[in-house]
Amino acid sequence: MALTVDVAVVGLGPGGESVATRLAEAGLSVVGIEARLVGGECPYYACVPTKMMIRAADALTEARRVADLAGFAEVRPDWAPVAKRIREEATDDWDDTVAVQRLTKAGARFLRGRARITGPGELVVSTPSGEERITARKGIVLNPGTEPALPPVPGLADTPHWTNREAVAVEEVPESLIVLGGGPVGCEFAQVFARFGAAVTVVEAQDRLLGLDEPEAGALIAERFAAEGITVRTGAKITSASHDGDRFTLEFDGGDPVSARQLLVAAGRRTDLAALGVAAVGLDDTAKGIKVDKHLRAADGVWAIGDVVGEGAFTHMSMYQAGIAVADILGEDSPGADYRAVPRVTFTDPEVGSVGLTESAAREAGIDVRTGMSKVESSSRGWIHKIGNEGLIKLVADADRGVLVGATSAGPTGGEVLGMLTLAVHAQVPISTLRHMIFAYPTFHRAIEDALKDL
Ligand SMILES: Cc1cc2nc3c(=O)[nH]c(=O)nc-3n(C[C@H](O)[C@H](O)[C@H](O)COP(=O)(O)OP(=O)(O)OC[C@H]3O[C@@H](n4cnc5c(N)ncnc54)[C@H](O)[C@@H]3O)c2cc1C
Ligand SMILES: NC(=O)c1ccc[n+]([C@@H]2O[C@H](COP(=O)([O-])OP(=O)(O)OC[C@H]3O[C@@H](n4cnc5c(N)ncnc54)[C@H](O)[C@@H]3O)[C@@H](O)[C@H]2O)c1
Repeated sequence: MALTVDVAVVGLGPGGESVATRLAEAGLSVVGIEARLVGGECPYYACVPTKMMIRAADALTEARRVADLAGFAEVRPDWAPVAKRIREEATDDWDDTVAVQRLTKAGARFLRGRARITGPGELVVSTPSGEERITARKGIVLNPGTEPALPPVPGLADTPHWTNREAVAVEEVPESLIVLGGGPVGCEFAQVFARFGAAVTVVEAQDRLLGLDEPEAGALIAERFAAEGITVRTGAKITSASHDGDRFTLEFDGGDPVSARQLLVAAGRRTDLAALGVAAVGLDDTAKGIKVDKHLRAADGVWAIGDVVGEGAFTHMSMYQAGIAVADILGEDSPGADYRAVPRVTFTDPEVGSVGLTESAAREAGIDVRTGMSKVESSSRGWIHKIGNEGLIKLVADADRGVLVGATSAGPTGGEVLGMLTLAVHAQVPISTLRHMIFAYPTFHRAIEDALKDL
């Protein structure tokens, strides 16, 4: 079979789905190609189901805090409503019929299959009913996303471990769990399963959790994990992984082995650019990601968006880049991408939100850095909140320009408090202006005023 369209969109993650829909609505002939589920990782295996898990785990913890604040509450965790909600409300039992209908209703064609680029504007798609050749006159948009990466630990590939894809679909919480990787994925899952009763050990190669965030944020999460009974092993050098039919065991270069009933690998992500055939349009298929310009152009007639671009693996980034690529394809004026104020939130409790540069990244960039810090628990609202009030605000300022270039907001609703800091970094609001604004009493975001005073 052969098909000629204006634009072919390969991979329908959040960004790809948006590009295909918007270009079709603009009157272009578009085909969206997806090997798995329309919507990508986020709705079926990542953001949405994990945040439902977190909502449930947080509810348990709030109920446990009643003893410190409001009397007596007995909590008996039950995973069944969580599993049901993920299956029925979040993922439609991992069925994307509604998403496919939404796409085709917008006027796009849909092909289920795996696409490979064979030349400029040329693709081959392996579908269940055979190969389809596609010619895309205007170009190809690549949104292939990422797969869970497997670190090169001897024995690991042969074990029946979980990745995020299995972990969101579990029907029962294991009695014990090793989480390999202490980044956002590992930390979010570790706390959820621990709050539902699993004995959790997080094993992290770096010397701290949440290595891409400020060290103070990683330390805060490590403290909370310790208080909740989660074991954290940082600086871990795993030498082997095994499974004896009942338990998983990790061995280390230094330190005792760790064993548990289940193992979740949350050690980062990878993309297979060779399988995507990017070399056929002159791109490096051995690279970790696809290099693009500020309009998301990767080559003549090729755009790339989402995790594969390497500017932040977030749904909001994929959607942001989708908008820029659409504008470029439609020939609209657009300033292009600006990554100075990328917000990111890890939805642990406390939540860790950050935007822009960390202190060390700002120093590496040669900025004349000043920092300001405050503790959420020392603020009026933190003191009122009492149990569960730990958090911090850290501001990273460019002293020469008198603006914030980065900030961290960790604490209860830390991700929401981040909103105002994102605006400050994005709009380059002068610090003198921030210092003279009025902060409502007693809000969590008033801790920003304390950090500004410290700055
Ligand atoms: C556990 C977890 C939790 C997360 N939580 C959050 C969160 O709270 N907030 C947030 O912003 N981000 C979160 N993320 C990140 C977020 O899921 C991704 O950034 C988001 O899905 C955007 O990815 P994407 O658009 O690059 O593509 P993806 O969502 O990865 O989708 C790409 C699609 O392309 C398809 N594909 C790939 N190659 C081909 C091919 N050759 N042919 C056809 N189809 C192909 C794949 O099947 C896939 O469906 C989380 C990630 C994980 C793993
Ligand atoms: N709330 C959110 O926005 C959210 C939530 C989850 C994930 N995400 C995105 O998904 C992406 C993937 O997250 P992730 O946590 O899987 O990846 P990550 O790369 O951020 O963290 C993986 C961690 O695993 C560790 N690791 C790797 N190999 C190891 C080994 N052999 N032994 C011990 N530790 C090892 C790394 O040192 C790292 O700390 C992130 O880039 C993030 O942006 C976003």
